[in-house]
Amino acid sequence: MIEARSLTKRYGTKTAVDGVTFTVRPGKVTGFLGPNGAGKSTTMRMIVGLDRPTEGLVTVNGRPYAEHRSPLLEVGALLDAKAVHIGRSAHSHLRALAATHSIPRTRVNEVIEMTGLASVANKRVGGFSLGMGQRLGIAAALLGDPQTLILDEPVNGLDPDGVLWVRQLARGLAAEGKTVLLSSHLMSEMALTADHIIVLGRGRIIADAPVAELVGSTTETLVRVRTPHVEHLQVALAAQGATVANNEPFLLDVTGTPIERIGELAASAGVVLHELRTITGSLEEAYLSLTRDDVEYQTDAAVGFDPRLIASSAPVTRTSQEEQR
Ligand SMILES: Nc1ncnc2c1ncn2[C@@H]1O[C@H](COP(=O)(O)OP(=O)(O)OP(=O)(O)O)[C@@H](O)[C@H]1O
Repeated sequence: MIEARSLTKRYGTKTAVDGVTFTVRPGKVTGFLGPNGAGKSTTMRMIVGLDRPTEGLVTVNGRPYAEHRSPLLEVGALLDAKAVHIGRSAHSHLRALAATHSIPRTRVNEVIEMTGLASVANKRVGGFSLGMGQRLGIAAALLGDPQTLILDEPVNGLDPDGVLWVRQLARGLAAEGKTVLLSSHLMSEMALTADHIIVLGRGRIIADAPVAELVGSTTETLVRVRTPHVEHLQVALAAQGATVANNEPFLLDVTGTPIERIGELAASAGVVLHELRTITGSLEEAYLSLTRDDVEYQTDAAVGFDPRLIASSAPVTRTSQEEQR
């Protein structure tokens, strides 16, 4: 469990983290989101004692990190995968870390196997690809089999197999009852991995909720109807007070009427349906809507556009996001 209370970090006149209070609970994957510069890394660094809070307090498993006698057994962190002696092999890097906590050699071999590094374990870390470096960072975080894991951008540089592996790893650790805090800018991946989301914007918490709640409260849910009798159904729906958009031939997007009612209306009006389904918003839409006013480093191209356009760099259709649902 991670508990932050009024946690604040100022660098000179810059307030990187501004009085945040949150709890990261065991048995769940908690996604830590926010635009560039929002304060995620600074918060994570304070959790593991690499930065000292200007004000406030953060504890891991009930104590500040520095007060744990064997911190690697309490919390494993991947913060900067490049922070490794490049002349060492993966194996010797992990052995050296293990030695500081009397972690047995068998555990070193175990995490090397778990992270898929067995074939390169004796190679110099300096020659590692970005993805291999990430795997080594994750191996180091897992070494002490800690109750709490903090992974900053763990899928950065990983191939699709690696991304899937991190997802399964994070879910598996949470299923074992561990506390998992994970940051990523990949919203579709976060939607598949996290149970709970904390969003930071300009150093403050702008959302702290289960994924479904966050998406449900921030985005619109609509019912998509495909029918060869668009006009007929549109009239029937309008008579019920539904809001109906007809953006494509044979297709209606309906809000304000439950899906069951639409099916019943179609049946009683003798309207044939080729499709009837609920479309819920995505985590990406929810995130972009929440952080719209908190993006510090925005490109000119992004100003004034629909966030969905910025996210996909493509014309605004819901189709690409729907496919992920
Ligand atoms: N050592 C430092 N000295 C001065 N300012 C810093 C320092 N570290 C971070 N900052 C500033 O604090 C703010 C928060 O940075 P931080 O790296 O925590 O953001 P982040 O949410 O992790 O961003 P990103 O998604 O880009 O990694 C930024 O404005 C950053 O420039």
